[in-house]
Parts: sequence; C-alpha cells; structure tokens
Amino acid sequence: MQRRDRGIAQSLGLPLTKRVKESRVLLVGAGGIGCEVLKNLVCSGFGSLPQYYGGEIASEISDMRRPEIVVVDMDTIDLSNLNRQFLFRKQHIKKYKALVAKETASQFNPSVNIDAQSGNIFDDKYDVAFFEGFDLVFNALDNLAARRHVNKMCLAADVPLIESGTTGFNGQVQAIKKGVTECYDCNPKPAQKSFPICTIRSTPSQPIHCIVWAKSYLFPELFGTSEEDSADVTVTEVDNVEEVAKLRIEAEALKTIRGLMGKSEFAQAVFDKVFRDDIERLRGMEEMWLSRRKPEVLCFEQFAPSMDKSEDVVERGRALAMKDQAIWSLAENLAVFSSAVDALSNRTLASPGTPLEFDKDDKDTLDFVASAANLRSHVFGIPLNSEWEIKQMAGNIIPAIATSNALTASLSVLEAFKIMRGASFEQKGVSKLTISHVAPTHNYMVTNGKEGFMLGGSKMVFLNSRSTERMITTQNLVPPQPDCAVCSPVYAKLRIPSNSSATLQDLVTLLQEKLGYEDFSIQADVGIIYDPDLEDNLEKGMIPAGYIKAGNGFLTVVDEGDEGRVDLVLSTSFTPNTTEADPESGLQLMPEEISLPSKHKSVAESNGQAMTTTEATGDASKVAAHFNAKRKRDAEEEVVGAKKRAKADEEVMVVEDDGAILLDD
Ligand SMILES: Nc1ncnc2c1ncn2[C@@H]1O[C@H](COP(=O)(O)OP(=O)(O)OP(=O)(O)O)[C@@H](O)[C@H]1O
Ligand SMILES: [Zn+2]
Repeated sequence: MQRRDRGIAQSLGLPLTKRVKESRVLLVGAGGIGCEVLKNLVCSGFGSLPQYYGGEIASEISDMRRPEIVVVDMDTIDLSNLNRQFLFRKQHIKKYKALVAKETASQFNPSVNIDAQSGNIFDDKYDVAFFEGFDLVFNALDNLAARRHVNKMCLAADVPLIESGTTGFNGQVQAIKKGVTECYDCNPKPAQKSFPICTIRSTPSQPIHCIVWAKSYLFPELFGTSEEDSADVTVTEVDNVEEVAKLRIEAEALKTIRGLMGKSEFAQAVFDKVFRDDIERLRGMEEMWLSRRKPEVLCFEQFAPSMDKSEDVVERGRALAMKDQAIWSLAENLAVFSSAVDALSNRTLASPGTPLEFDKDDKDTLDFVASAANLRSHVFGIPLNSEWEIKQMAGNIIPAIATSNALTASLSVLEAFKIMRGASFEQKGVSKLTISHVAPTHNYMVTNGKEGFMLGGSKMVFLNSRSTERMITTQNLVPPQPDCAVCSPVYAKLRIPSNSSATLQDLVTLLQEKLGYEDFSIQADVGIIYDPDLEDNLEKGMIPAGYIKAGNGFLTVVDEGDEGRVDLVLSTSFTPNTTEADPESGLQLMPEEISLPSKHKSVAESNGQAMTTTEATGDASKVAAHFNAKRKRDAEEEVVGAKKRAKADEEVMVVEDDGAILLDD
C-alpha cells in the first residue's frame, strides 16, 4: 500500500476510501473556495487509482471506471486573487484558473487524474448527460445565476450537490439531493439591491448612490452600453415620470458629447455637462430642494489655475491614483478623473465597437468611477471616500477571508464523506426512502417532522469564524418545499434525432398518449408554446422553431387539468441523425414510464413518489447509480476484507465498520 493511500485509509476507513477512489466528482468554480476544495479532494484520495487494493483485486481495478476530478471555471487569474487562492502565484496571472489549479494541485498527488476545463458552466456541452457522469458535484461559485443553474442540472441528472458559499467571516455548506432535501431554490434568495432612478440621477444622499451613478450611468453612457440594461437602477413608482423623461434627454446629450472622444476638450466637456449643466438644471427644480440641500455647481475652469497644461493633469492624476487609501481633495479627484477619461478614451478608440465594462479589478475603470463618484458626492454635500472604500462598494464586495474559505471547503468535503459513507440514521417521521444513488447498501430515512432529517448524517453547516460561542453550527436538512418550482417537478428526458422533422403536434400527441395528459401547457425557453387556447404553433418543427435545443434546453409540461399532477420538466438532447430518408418524429421519452404524482399529496408522499418516479423503470438498481456500477462486493464483504487486510498489515486496526478505521502507526 502506498504511504499516501495508507494515511487516507487510516483516516477514512477502507469502505469509504474505496468509494472515494472509485468516484467521479465535478467541481464548479476554482476561486476562493474551489481552490481549497480541490486541494482537499486531491489530498483525501479523490481522483486517483486505488493503490491499496494490491495485486489481490488488480483485475477489478483495470475494469473500473477511471476516477476523476473534473474542474470547470471560466475565469482567468487576477492579481487580487492571490491573497487567498493559494494554488495560484504571480506568474499565473492572466492564465485560466482551472488549468493552473490542476497544475498546482496535481503536485500534491502526481497520480491524480484531474480534467481541467476552462468554460462557462452554462455552455451547451455541460448538459444533463454531462452531469449524470458524476457521483457528486461541488459548487464553489460566486454568483446566484450559476448556483441556481447547477442546482437545476443536478436535480435533472439526479446527482447530489454540495453547495457552499462564504461572506466575510461566515460560511455555509448545504447538501442537496433530489426528492430528499431542500434544493438551492426552495427558499427565495434576496434580489440584488436596486435603487430608484431618481435617487441615483437627481437626489443622491449616500456615497453608494453616487457610486452607482458613476458605475451604472456615466461610465456605460461614455464607454460602454447604455444604462437601459443596468440592474442597479430601475424606474419605480416613487420616481417622478416627468423627471424620468428629462433624464432620458440628459442621457441623449451625453451621447453627443461622446463624439468628442479623443479630442483634448473631451474630459472638460463631460465634466461641465455632468457637474455643471445637469446640476444647474436640477437646481432649477425648486420643489426638489424644499427639504434637501441644493446641489453645488462645479466648473472645470475653476480648477484652471492649478493646471495650465492638460498633459500635466493626466500625469498628476495617474500618480494620485496610486494612493488608493487616501481621500483625494476635489482638485485631486478632478486630476484622476481627467487621467481616467484619457486612458479609457484611448482604449475605446483603439478597439471601436467593443464597449468597456466596469470591473473593480480594472484600474482605469475604477479610477473613473471613484473620481466621478467623489466629485458628485461633493456636489451633493455627501462625504468623499478613498478609492479603496469605493472599490468595496462598487464591487459589492464583502472582503473574502482566506480562513473562511478554507474552513468552508473542508466542511464541504466532510459533507461529501458523509454522503458517500451513507450511514443510516434514526427515523423521526413518516416516510422511508432508499437513496441508492449514493450508498447502495444503506437505507435512508426521511422525516417530514419539524426536526428535519439527515442525509447520511449530513447537515446544513454554518460557519462563523468570528463567533465567540460556537464557530460551527449545524441544522438538520429539511425535505423539499412541496411548491418549489425547481425541485417539485418530476425530471425526465426528451431525446430527438438532430435531423428530426418532429412538430410540436408530435410532442403533444406523445404526451397525451404516453402520459395521459389532457389539459396542459408546455413552456420552452422562448415562453409558453402550447396551452389549450394556444394551438398556433402545433405545425412548427420543434428544432427549427427553437423549442428543442441541444445542451441545456428544458421544456416544462404543466398539467392544467383537475387532477393537477406535478409539473414535468423534460431536459432535451439530440441523438445522432436517423439514416432514414424521411425520419419519423423520433421523439423519445426517458424513462419510458413516468409516474406523475398529484400536486396535493403530502410532502413525504410526493417526495417518495418523486423518488419512485426517477426509478420508474421499476428497476431500482438502475438508479442505484454509477456509484455502485463497478462495485463488486457489498459493504459487509468490504469490511471482512478490510479486517483481513488489516490483520495482514499489523499497523492497521479496524475499530468500526462504517468508515472509522483507526490506526496505530
Ligand atoms: N458560470 C460559471 N461557469 C464557470 N465558472 C464560474 C461561473 N461563474 C463563476 N465562476 C467561477 O467561480 C469562481 C468563484 O470564485 P470566487 O468567489 O473566489 O470569486 P473570484 O472571482 O475568484 O474572486 P472575487 O470575485 O472575490 O474577486 C470564480 O473563479 C469564477 O470564475
Ligand atoms: Zn426546491
């Protein structure tokens, strides 16, 4: 037995070590948490062939699926990542995170098999079939959209997901399993904070209002795409309709000024437009200032004595911008503003047609936003801030803390062990489920009682690394929310040859005949394509109309009838072209039998049924998943074998049979 594997087996026990070593896992995100998860996975034996079996069962190994860790990340390494993403060094800046993470982590175990992919998890190639290839998925992401997407893909593929995240000193780990636990979307997530347009454009009262103005209005109007697309600013009912119309005219005038870009007067023209002319117009709206301080007009010329030659201002601004912890004076802000406008203009003119985007790590864009926000703060009598502080606010940044990431990542991998070990636990409620997917030899119990339940002993884990009481607290996992739009549906597949001429009518007929639908609607990515009153699309080809797409396409079938069966979500995929000259519709539902429980059933019942549905072939062993695919012996045999081997190897002492093999080295 290799020294490395012996250590792992000693810590995890042979049965779990074997499962770990047979597994194929996916890690989405190789940033702060992802780097730590990858390191933990490699060091705890994931992704490498099981050396400890010895010659005895070498033949089995050759026949085994190759263990693997697949890492997907779309980003490149930035200087600001280096303080906490320890797989990266200075020489790696601008290289793809996934590739470098693989390179560095492989050094911890040269025999590890990591497949690093620099890609966006939304890409078509990461379809349901891709997700089905894994025993477990780890999320180490930084945004809601990608988290929700992976959650849905894991539900569709029926693969357990370990979701994790940190904010400052806090961290959270949640195990998610279709039909058993709450999914990521069972609880609504707070929407991104958005401000009324009039607060941002006319009556700011806090530094953040000026920062949003600079970042989401002025910057895109000058160097990017117009504010219409910004999620930071919305027209709300508190906004004054007349004022909103005037603001639109104001933005139009700015577009004209954009035409001066590259000319020496550009910075001054922008400055005078937004800090003088627009403010003068605002001051004229007397009723706005009855209960507020009137804004103060700034004029480029008023700084003239301190800057005769425009070249000097740009240079001075560049030097000042290095001092990002200082609070710049008004004149200093103007100098930074001029140099940032200069730099951004040069970049825009060098690649016309490529709009720039604000990025807190792109210094030119940050200099622009920081100086413009401060100038506006001055106008409205709001305190100025250092660029460093503005960066935190503009990037919605809560500082990432390396130890929080490391602790959270280790909790993620510990949860993975629990799921893989599949320890049984006491039933507190009503229903009993067999989650053969992750642990074919163990039964899981589920309760719908208040206390919740555990998935192989798994719990929701919370970290508060600043807490004076308990740093780590847990909460039992709870069953899925019965009305969750994401996890309450039954997931199945719709396969279609890529040259199929199938029409929507063919699908409607299939659903009526195979699943007994009567009144129902179908929703595609493009919207509702069919319902009892919408029959216009029936003759359209499913593929040309874009109703079926390869990759990540989904169709949702909603039962509108009295029976009210749960929604059916079909993930769509192409099969190879049929060779026939006139291919039949070729539509194929998988599995062939799908049972759709009523929406009104109790939580536990419908969970139970949902599980049964995924096992609808009637052959539970099929769903018993890939995890078990190559396992030749059951757990008992493993333990006996482990004991035998332990005897042969005097150093190891078997203490428990469920993964706790202690050693005495
Ligand atoms: N759709 C996606 N597909 C693939 N990877 C993604 C996707 N969305 C986010 N990621 C990756 O998830 C990782 C999240 O890591 P982290 O939270 O540390 O963010 P970061 O961008 O590295 O750091 P920060 O945002 O704090 O500067 C990033 O490396 C990012 O590239
Ligand atoms: Zn849910």
